[in-house]
Amino acid sequence: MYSKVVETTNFLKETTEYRPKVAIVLGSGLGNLVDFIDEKMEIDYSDIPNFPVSTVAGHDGKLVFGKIGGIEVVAMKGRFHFYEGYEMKEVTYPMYVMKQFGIEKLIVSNAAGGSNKTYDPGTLMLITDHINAFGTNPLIGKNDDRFGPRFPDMTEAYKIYLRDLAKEVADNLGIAYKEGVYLGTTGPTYETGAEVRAFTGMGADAIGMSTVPEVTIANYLGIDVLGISCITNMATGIAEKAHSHEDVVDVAKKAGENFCNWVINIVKKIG
Ligand SMILES: O=P(O)(O)O[C@@H]1C[C@H](O)[C@@H](CO)O1
Ligand code: HPA
Repeated sequence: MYSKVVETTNFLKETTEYRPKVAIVLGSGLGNLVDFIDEKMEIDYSDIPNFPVSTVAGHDGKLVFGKIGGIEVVAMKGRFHFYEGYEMKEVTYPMYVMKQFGIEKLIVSNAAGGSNKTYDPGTLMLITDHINAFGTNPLIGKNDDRFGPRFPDMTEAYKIYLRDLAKEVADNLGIAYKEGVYLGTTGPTYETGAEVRAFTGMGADAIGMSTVPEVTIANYLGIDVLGISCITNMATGIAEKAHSHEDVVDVAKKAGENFCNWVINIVKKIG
């Protein structure tokens, strides 16, 4: 895999002059953030050697290079999910490339169901920690020491200094947010009511189908992570109606204004 990562990274280095240190992964319905990226240079995933392609509505499948407030960034408009049938190594492949490319900080976002009853749809949640309920781990298999250690530490999976900075930015802008634990499952089914009750008992505030694999690998590679969930619906059993991905994307788009404002100003501070 190492040589593939090098090949993909070399392709990107030859294709763009941008050398960002900050990457952003945009969750379902949150892709509009790219409208705030200046001097954009976009590359379709299908044109990038060894890159998987996005198959989910609300995930365009483009790497978008450019600047936010003069700070160079690269955004993934579209991510890969385990339920799409990708291997964990494919789901997390972009993280390996990001690291090789020179990324030091990752802002990861997602749409998620709120299992904490005090979070309404539209709430932005700063992720304090996560629970891996995928039943597997993206690092299973032989370890390549060139990437990271066999037994990575996850004590501060979501960096406290980045969370503090995000809180300061939100407070200055008057953006409301909650803090909580994200639990990632494979999907693609939304959870049953019994699962939501079990996950809530385990400590989940929000439940989704992504993020955990990417953040696990980012930590393994030594990339500092900040995570933001957009609560698009109340989780099963709390919600008053059945879920649909169209509603998820719709609510995420509506929360997009606050999300974009927040992330843009975080980038300006960390860049
Ligand atoms: O990519 P994210 O985690 O934002 O997408 C969520 C989880 C599923 O892919 C989908 C369900 O509606 O939205
Ligand atoms: O309720 C949900 N569960 C899992 N993933 C989700 N993504 C958006 N909403 C949800």
